Amino acid sequence: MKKQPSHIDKNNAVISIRNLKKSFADYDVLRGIDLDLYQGENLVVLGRSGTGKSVLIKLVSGLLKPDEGSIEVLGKDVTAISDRELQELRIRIGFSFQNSALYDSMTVRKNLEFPLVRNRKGITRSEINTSVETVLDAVGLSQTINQMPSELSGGQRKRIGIARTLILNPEIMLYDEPTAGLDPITCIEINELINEVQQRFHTSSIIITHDLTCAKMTGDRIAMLLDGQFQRTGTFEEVFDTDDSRVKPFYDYNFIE
Ligand SMILES: Nc1ncnc2c1ncn2[C@@H]1O[C@H](COP(=O)(O)OP(=O)(O)OP(=O)(O)O)[C@@H](O)[C@H]1O
Repeated sequence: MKKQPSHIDKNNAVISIRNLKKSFADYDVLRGIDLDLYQGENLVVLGRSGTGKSVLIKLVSGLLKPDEGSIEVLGKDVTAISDRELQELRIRIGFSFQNSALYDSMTVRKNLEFPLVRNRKGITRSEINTSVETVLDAVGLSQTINQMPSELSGGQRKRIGIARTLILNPEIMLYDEPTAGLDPITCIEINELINEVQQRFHTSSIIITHDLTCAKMTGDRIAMLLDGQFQRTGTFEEVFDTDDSRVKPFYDYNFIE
């Protein structure tokens, strides 16, 4: 399915990163990163293993502190806010991480209810039911409501994980390797879901991947992390229209439809 036109507000950066630096011992992972994520945008961060993509996500979500630089998320400086403010901010961000596993002992319904009950004090039973039904419909899995996670395929579990994130109506989605470990057809379905989420929930997203089909299908803009900095940023075609020997192999060894 072709990606629908995105409604991006370039005057409104929901994430704004300036001169971000992070080292571990004597390894400089991020060496001065500048990046804006605009309202409504799907931004793909591409990079080889070990280039610092996960470190970047951890810095944005306040799980790591930078050595230098600033990170503003939804107008808050995450390097300077209190733990309580950080917690409140995190509720406005949906994390779709590889390890965001479902609770195996709970049905799909209970898995989806969990974040609501925990974070929305005073929510009524009928509001919970409506929210669960809405997100399950959004990920196309209404029929699984009473199933256990063990009865679902890998792709279905990934979808339910995304639904569980969507149930709190996040303004920003962070997808870490959304297609890792899935077969090619399921990968394409997840890419389509990422685009549907963007349209239906008006989210702004960072999608971390080294899957170029994912990058091409979902990204309004691609930022390529090389040697600790974003060396190339633009549309998919712009990023790969180069003879740069650090970029070309990345393209050549991926299968593009
Ligand atoms: N807490 C930490 N302490 C020490 N080194 C770390 C820590 N976290 C990350 N690193 C190092 O920083 C580098 C970047 O790691 P990161 O996990 O961000 O890579 P990545 O680009 O996400 O890779 P992959 O695609 O394989 O997930 C790696 O060399 C890693 O060993």
